[in-house]
Amino acid sequence: MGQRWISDTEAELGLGLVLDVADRLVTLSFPAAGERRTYSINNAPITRVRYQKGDTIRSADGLKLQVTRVEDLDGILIYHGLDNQGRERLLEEIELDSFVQFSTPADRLFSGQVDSQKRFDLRLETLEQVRKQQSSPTYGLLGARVQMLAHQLYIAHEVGNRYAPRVLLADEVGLGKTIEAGLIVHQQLVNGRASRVLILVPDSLVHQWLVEMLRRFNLRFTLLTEERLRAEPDELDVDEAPTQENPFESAQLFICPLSLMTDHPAHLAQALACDWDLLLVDEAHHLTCDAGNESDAYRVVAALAQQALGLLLLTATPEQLGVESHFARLRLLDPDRYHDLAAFVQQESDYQKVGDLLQSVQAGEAPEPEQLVQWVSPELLQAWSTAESPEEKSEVTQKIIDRVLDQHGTGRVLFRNTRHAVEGFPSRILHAVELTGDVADTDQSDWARQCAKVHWLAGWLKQHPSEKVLVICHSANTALDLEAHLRFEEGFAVSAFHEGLSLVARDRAAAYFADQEAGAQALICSEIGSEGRNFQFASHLIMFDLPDNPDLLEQRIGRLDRIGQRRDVNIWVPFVPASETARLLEWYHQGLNAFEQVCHIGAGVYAELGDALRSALQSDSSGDWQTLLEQTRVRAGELREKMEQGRNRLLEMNSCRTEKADQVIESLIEQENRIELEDYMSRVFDAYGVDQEAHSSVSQVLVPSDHLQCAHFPELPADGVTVTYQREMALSREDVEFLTWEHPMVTGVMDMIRSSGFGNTAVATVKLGPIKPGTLLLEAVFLVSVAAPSALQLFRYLPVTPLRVLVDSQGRDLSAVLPQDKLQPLLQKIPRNTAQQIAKQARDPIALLIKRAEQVVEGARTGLMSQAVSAVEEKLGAEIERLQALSVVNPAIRPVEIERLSEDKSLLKEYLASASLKLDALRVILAT
Ligand SMILES: Nc1ncnc2c1ncn2[C@@H]1O[C@H](COP(=O)(O)OP(=O)(O)OP(=O)(O)O)[C@@H](O)[C@H]1O
Repeated sequence: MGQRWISDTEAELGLGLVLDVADRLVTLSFPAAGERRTYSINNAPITRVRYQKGDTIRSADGLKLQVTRVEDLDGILIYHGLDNQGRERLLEEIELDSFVQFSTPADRLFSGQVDSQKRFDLRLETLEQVRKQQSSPTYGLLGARVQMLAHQLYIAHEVGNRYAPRVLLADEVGLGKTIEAGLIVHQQLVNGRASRVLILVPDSLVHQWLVEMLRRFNLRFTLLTEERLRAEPDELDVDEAPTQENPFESAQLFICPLSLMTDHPAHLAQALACDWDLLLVDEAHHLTCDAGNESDAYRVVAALAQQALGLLLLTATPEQLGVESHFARLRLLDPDRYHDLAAFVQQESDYQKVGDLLQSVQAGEAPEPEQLVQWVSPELLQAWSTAESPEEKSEVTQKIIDRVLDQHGTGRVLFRNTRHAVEGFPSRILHAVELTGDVADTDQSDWARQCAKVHWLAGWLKQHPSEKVLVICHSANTALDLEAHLRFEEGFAVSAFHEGLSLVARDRAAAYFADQEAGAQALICSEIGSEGRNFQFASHLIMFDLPDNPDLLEQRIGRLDRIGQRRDVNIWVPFVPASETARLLEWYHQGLNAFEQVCHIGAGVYAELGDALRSALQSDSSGDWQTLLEQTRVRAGELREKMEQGRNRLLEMNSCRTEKADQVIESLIEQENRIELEDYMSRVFDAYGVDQEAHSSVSQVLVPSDHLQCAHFPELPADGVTVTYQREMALSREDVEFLTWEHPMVTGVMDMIRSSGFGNTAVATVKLGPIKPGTLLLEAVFLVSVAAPSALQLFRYLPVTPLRVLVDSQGRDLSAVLPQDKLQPLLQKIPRNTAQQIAKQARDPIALLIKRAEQVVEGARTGLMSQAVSAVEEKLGAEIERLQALSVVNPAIRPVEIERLSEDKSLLKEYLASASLKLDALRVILAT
């Protein structure tokens, strides 16, 4: 007891003190870290600290001594030495300062902490893997538990790499805007572009978002709702709010219901008092601005959007409620660019011509040079007409299309994928069910008992006992009455889902519906209750009544017609002949074809004919009705044609450029490399004492063993976790962790290895003809270290790059003659205490070899640094030039982006100039 030892695996604990030795166990206290560890004596990963003559040591009281002699008194070391004034002093080891770090390789080696060859190699491999990941063009996109879908990955890659992206994600319902947004956020967080993120969603979606972010992206958001904050001082004065404790300062990533901001100015003030790198607003069509009247939601988001650097707005129906609101939302993204509504409308109509033009280029028709000259250089046009082979032609065609798209206004700001472009979606089938009997007025009490629609619904449930069905009605009251009737009077397993339920109750209802075995057969939703929800496990939708506008109709169908829907979507609409519902059904179906096809033109037609529709629904004249129906058909046809030809195509093309998307997927597949990951992690688990057991052919159970070599293994709960490396398995089993190179367990353990002394020293012997026995060699690995802010993303130009050198005692540089892959198989292990002896006895020659290695590595460092500087010049320079050129013709390029890139470029060069070398690991090799 009283001896000083250090942990081999947790050097950061500082100097340990033996407290107790009993029953083959040893207990150490680590005063610097305030921790205690008990190890089994047989395999304790600890090393005795024994300073040598010449070392400088320090006591806990701050006394510094240069050691002149070491005495061993009954197992306790007494250090004799000289203090600052040259006086002789004594220091017992128990008095040594515990705040001592032995994590540098030389310190560890000389204090006898010699690692195994395996650990040394694992450390080098870790560095290499980090380099590979950081150099991948898709760094940050790999870790999500999602299918690799081209249209999503294209957008994520395009936007996630930008500085402070400000975009409107407007894919059609159910195409995965949440996934796209999650990928962008994940990428921005992983690559250091963002660290503080605020997500605002409708009240009903907060839990779904929270779960989606965790389950799909391993991102732990903090949920702030009114209920949660009620525990905080309630009546905050708006002016005082920022000075009080601000809940938005307590973490980095937040999800809040938008109502928290609209209903509580104090909380808005708190949010405004913080910096945000990214603000994300889901279901952004609620942010309306009509005839200059901004809704509360709009005002709130406008204020936050000014504060936040990046802004992602998500909506499936961007033009719902008219072009003015659409334009106003674009203005949130870029106020400088979108200030003139009339000019915007004019520009939109010009897109039609551009769309036509691109369509003909794509079809291989020779474009008229004068048509394209404003977009494309004469050289490119020339190349188009002289291209001979089909490959050459298609390459030039793609270039022309890319050039035009690059310069197209909204293309950089707005992304909209459609089902038409994405493919693989099921069909939608309308079942219009003619009822006999009367439909009761839902305002009457007890209406459900007398209503023909309810009778039909009950019959449907009876006939389809094994089908899950989503029933949507307009109001929450109707949903509630219906639920009560079906449940209590008819005995069906149904549940209601509406805005009147608390969020937890809504999630519970959704989960009850989703439960395949014992769940509800029907979920009865009100209109807004189901917005954004994922119910694609059901393939039947009953519209108990019809919504009053086409966007709501699309939202309803979108609950089922989503990615992951495997069957055709059946839409049931019960109606009584000659009723208002019958007419509305006719209008949607015959007029707009809004049930069986995604209806892009619905909002447009409704904006023009909505008033006429409302009065025709009331009118007794069938002539009026037929006229309106015909008008609707004609207008729908015109708008459809107009959209088909122009803007739609342009946006579609820009929302997923196939060639680039394919490159992203290729890069991801290469980056994923799951066999290598599995092999690497399996060795890491062995090294740290994590037990691995097969769970299935593609999954394993990981459990911390009794000999776990660290206090906390990242993301490993005490009772273990099941993991898979296979994406398909991860998609079908959400309870299983999906390990990728970007999973926090993997990145966490890599960080742990890199930031600790794990494997940074080794001693081996080698038999090599040309090298005389007794010769000492040193294999040293250096890293270039630059302390730069993470937002600069220095790793893109200078990824973690191990620089390895091999020198011998004659000062020769053998790095190239004996590269690592050649040397490694020749090395022989030696017992640990022999290794410790060698390290101690050869301390002076090793120190000289380290100096020599530092000289030798200088050459490699210079090369690496000039590579990094040219990478900055090339990549950023090219990007700046591209944006500058484009900004002349495309006003959607924000000047701030270009300014920021230029600033980054000079800052990066400054930081690179201050780079220094750090010795990361060393292996001493003795020729025998
Ligand atoms: N790449 C993917 N891999 C696996 N599942 C996906 C993928 N993309 C989307 N999904 C699933 O498809 C459904 C629709 O996705 P999401 O909710 O992101 O769509 P959305 O466009 O936001 O829908 P809405 O317009 O209704 O808000 C969700 O259940 C989502 O989990």
